[in-house]
Amino acid sequence: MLLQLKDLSVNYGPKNILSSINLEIGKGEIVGLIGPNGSGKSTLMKAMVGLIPSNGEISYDDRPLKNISARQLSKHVAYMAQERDVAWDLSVERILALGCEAIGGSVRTPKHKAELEDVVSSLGLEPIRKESILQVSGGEKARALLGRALMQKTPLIIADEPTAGLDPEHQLELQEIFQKLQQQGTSMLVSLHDWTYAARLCTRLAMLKEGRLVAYGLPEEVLTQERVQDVYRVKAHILETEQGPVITPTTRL
Ligand SMILES: Nc1ncnc2c1ncn2[C@@H]1O[C@H](COP(=O)(O)OP(=O)(O)OP(=O)(O)O)[C@@H](O)[C@H]1O
Repeated sequence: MLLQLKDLSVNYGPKNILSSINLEIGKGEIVGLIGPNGSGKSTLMKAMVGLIPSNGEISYDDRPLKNISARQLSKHVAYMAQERDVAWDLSVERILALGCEAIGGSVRTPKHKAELEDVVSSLGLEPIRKESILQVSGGEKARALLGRALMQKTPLIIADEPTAGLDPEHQLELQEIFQKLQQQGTSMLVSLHDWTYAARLCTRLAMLKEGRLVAYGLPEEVLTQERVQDVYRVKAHILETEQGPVITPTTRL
């Protein structure tokens, strides 16, 4: 298994945030992490990459996280945080180069330079590649930070709300990028709030409610009317179409 969690729990001080999470992510999967605000999605992702302490087991390729150095970990997993408050006055291009440097590479070498050009082109960053990250728009910054994660060329990418702030065209572009990565064997764990997007993009969905994993399975098994009502406290309209389901919240309960 690329990533395995056994009985994971996280506390912030006396507050229990996550309890008894068991989860496995295999090769070539796109797992969507869904759940209401405050259900623990970001906390789970941070614990997975060792940014916050946790109890239980986290292992990458059957190796416990605690035995993996920071440099080694950056070759297993790339993480894109929800927080986009970057403080560095660096060009978009330099931000991408940081992803390569995290794994000990340099964009001065032809191989990594070609990878950088590929990421710039697939994320549509060409017009802003020389701009400071501090001066680009919110959606452009999100794409640049995702680009940095892609530059690590890891078998697993963990992205916390990568579609937040993206316009419809760039959301669809991102869906295509993720699906292309999946075809190349990369796995992704992506937190999302848009059910329709999640159901169309993901091979499996993991649903959190108040720090517990209440469902993990195929999108149509997880995003049912009953579960949406129980977990999100809203009614939904679920419509099957040729492009996949359209799932819209309609009424608060
Ligand atoms: N640094 C912190 N100290 C104390 N509590 C925290 C901290 N960070 C998060 N929490 C709490 O942990 C819980 C889960 O937060 P988390 O950010 O993981 O939720 P989320 O599912 O990602 O939410 P959202 O959809 O709003 O991004 C919340 O109750 C939050 O208040």
